[in-house]
Amino acid sequence: MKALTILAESGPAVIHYFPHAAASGERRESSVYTGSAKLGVAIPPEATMPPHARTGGRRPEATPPLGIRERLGALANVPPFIKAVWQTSPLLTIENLVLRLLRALLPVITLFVGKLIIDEVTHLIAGGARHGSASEWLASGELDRLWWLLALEFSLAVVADLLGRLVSLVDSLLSELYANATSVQLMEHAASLDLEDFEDADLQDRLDRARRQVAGRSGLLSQLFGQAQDMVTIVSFAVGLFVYAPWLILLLLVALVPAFLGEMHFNAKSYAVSYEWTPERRELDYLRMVGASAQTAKEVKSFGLNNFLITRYRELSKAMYAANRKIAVRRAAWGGLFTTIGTLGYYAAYALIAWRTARGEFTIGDLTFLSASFRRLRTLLESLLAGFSQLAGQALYLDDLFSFFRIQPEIHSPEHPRPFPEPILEGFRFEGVGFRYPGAERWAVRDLSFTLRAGEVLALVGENGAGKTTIVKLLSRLYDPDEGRILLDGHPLAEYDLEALRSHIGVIFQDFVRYYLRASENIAVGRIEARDDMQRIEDAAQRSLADDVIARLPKGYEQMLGKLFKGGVDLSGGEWQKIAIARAYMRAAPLLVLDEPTAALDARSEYGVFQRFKDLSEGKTAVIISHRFSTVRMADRILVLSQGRVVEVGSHDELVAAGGYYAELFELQAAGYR
Ligand SMILES: Nc1ncnc2c1ncn2[C@@H]1O[C@H](COP(=O)(O)OP(=O)(O)OP(=O)(O)O)[C@@H](O)[C@H]1O
Repeated sequence: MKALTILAESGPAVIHYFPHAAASGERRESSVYTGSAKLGVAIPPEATMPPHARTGGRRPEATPPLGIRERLGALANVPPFIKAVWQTSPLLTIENLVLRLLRALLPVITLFVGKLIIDEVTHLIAGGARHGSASEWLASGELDRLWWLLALEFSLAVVADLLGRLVSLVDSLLSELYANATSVQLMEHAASLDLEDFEDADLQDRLDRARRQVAGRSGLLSQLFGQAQDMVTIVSFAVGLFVYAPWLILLLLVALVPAFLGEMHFNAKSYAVSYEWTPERRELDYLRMVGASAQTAKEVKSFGLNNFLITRYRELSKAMYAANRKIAVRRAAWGGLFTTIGTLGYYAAYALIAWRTARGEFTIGDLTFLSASFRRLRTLLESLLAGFSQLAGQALYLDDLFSFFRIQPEIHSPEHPRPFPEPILEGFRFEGVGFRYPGAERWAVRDLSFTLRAGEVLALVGENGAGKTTIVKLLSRLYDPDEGRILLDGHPLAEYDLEALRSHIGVIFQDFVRYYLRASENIAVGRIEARDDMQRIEDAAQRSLADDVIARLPKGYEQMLGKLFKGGVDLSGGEWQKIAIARAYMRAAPLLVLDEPTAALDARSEYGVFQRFKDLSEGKTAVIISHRFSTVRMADRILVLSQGRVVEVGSHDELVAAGGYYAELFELQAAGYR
């Protein structure tokens, strides 16, 4: 029984919320996450954009839209979905629909031919014609019609099989193309968002659901098209049934409606739990990643963290399992009841048809046609209704994807940007700049007023958390200040084109990325457009002292770095750092920023790197962040920060002579070496 199958499917499906399962399967989301949903919160999709603490209302809210109207409302996502599928490949979409239409009409035709065959056989029996042998009978021509009908049914069966295979083929091709196109779109959109967005937990949850939607969507596509196909088949059966016995249709609906409502209800619950448990699911992902990945293995082993991680995973997953199990059991119980009602409806109809056949109102062929039509209709309608409610569930997930696409970055270029000054004449001026990270109470920097003069090397010094990196992020407009302004050559940074600004700044952050790419590509990321310019890459490597590191690699510049891919070679912390510094030279920007670039370098390398940096940044503006005074003292000027504010400015000698905060820090470090 189909209903039973569908409902029983929800049993094993409860495990699908685990990310590894969800990533690969079809129709996952609709039957995942069953559990203790906090139901009854009805929020239309457009209302899922509550005011955000800082940004005035662009953030989607973390409350699931659960009312029936919202669930049906989520179906509004289906047309844009179809449009997107169409845009992926109009040809495959048309092929899919045409093949499905043909496939949809075959069942009723086949069944009708079956009825004709039975009627013909009964007719032959009733005619009483008996011939001695099969050949005589064949020759008599009495069996001609029967043969033709059998041949027709055989052809229909062959065509149905072939069409079924073609439909699956086109489905899988289209799904893959669509999943690829949407993944690209997801990456493109994620790239356009503000850094702030990635630090927001709600946004990360949404991104997580959107990513899952991309993985699970292929199921949605065949489901949606399959629904359309089923619908056509249903209409064709219903017409046949209606012609013979309209009252059967009524009986059918009575048997089906409860099952449909039940499915709708439980699908919504599943979605609610899936929605609510997104943070925990991400935590599970994270725990599994930390507990079983090459990057963390070293530390996890030496700290003996395995048990801690496993216990935490177990507890969390157990809680989710319990929530899922509860709903799955209820779903199965109610599903059992609804299926029984459906079966009852079927046998009532069967009895009626049999009775009328016995009275001579229907032929035996009619009896088989009607009872089979009724049974097929019931199965199809059940799957259609269940599918429809699953579709509504899927559409809710689709909402995550589309609403993720609706998030707009706040930091963007002006409509008519000012040309970037080449060369920079005055420099960058901070005027009373204050900034608080989203959701943070404390100001990361405040009342900052200073100038980064064109052509100077400025060092930023201060204890951990003093605000040094934040200044760099503000300079490259990864964030905009909450107070005050930053001017470049007298004009606010926001008046310049964002791309132009960032391409004129070369920042190497302390937590730079170790790309699992080739050595040459690891340097080329500094100016990715020039990745084929080997001369430029080699020059950059030579300047940052990375050339020695690369020379020792078995495949030189072609060497894959990191251990993620076969044949990859890992580097030491300092070696990675030299590669990262080469990116700054590769970038060749008028403003270079090195955020603690030498922390992992040995003393000789550090000296070498900085001598070169000083020479090579001649005529360029540079910012160096470092805790090592041997590095800092090479700067033209030093900005000393404490708790987000500038406390001193001057050259090394001036600051030491002043005997203030800098002199104190310097003395502390110097004492450490004595
Ligand atoms: N993404 C963030 N979200 C919230 N707060 C942050 C974030 N990044 C930094 N902060 C906070 O802002 C303040 C300044 O941080 P910043 O990274 O600028 O310090 P720093 O001087 O570079 O420190 P360090 O020497 O440790 O690198 C700190 O209090 C820090 O906790």
